[in-house]
Amino acid sequence: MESLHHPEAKRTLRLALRRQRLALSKHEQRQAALRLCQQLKRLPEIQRAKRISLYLPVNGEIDPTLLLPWLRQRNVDVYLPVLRPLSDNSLWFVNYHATTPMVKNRFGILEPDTRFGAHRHNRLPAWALDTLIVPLVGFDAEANRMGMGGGFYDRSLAFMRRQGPAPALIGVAHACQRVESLPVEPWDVPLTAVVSDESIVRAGKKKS
Ligand SMILES: Nc1nc2c(c(=O)[nH]1)N(C=O)[C@@H](CNc1ccc(C(=O)N[C@@H](CCC(=O)O)C(=O)O)cc1)CN2
Ligand SMILES: Nc1ncnc2c1ncn2[C@@H]1O[C@H](COP(=O)(O)OP(=O)(O)OP(=O)(O)O)[C@@H](O)[C@H]1O
Repeated sequence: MESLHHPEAKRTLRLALRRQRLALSKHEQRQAALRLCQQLKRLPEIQRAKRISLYLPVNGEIDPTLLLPWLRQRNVDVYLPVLRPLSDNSLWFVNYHATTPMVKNRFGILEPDTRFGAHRHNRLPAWALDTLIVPLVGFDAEANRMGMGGGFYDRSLAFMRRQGPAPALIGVAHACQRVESLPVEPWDVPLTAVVSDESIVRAGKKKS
């Protein structure tokens, strides 16, 4: 759909999808999160990961943190995205525990506090993870994604275009964030799959 490449059209679609997930009730959010976690636990990319990143949900995002007790039990190291200081607008991933000191970033999202260097040895670039759980604003039947529009994940995953380590990328979203088709931009890094509360969409495979 050529017209969706237009920045204005993209912005409009992003807004509409964000409104849609924000309109879900507390109960619907909870049900969706439970279903999402059931699906995630069945994925080989999640089952075999020893280092995995999640995110703390904001603005109606589907909640992947219900997975935490299960991951702890399996001794998986959990990481959260942190905006890199000095503003190259990419992310690194910092180890996250119950006792990790947290601080709000410039978007008001809580992230592990790296200011005093205490966690410096705990932070990794995306390529050092086995699996990333990636927040989405929209997705389509081919596992194309639309994010918040900051390009943070795309910039942090640009290494995927080259030879070398390639973590699994699992996008997650509410079923209501699925659209017919999304524009693919040159910098978009393809996901392995998108999991919602209702479906699993694998890249390169059309599935309802
Ligand atoms: N939960 C969560 N954490 C995440 C992301 C995410 O999408 N979800 N990110 C994925 O990239 C990174 C942060 N990226 C973001 C990109 C844009 C906006 C944004 O435009 N927010 C505003 C404006 C708020 C402001 O400027 O103060 C908005 O909601 O309108 C927020 C976060 C890292 N952490
Ligand atoms: N690898 C990259 N290098 C430089 N700029 C990039 C890169 N990837 C994305 N960008 C820039 O980021 C901006 C936002 O991209 P886009 O609208 O695709 O965001 P998004 O994928 O929805 O957001 P996010 O990745 O944060 O979830 C674009 O203007 C794009 O030029």
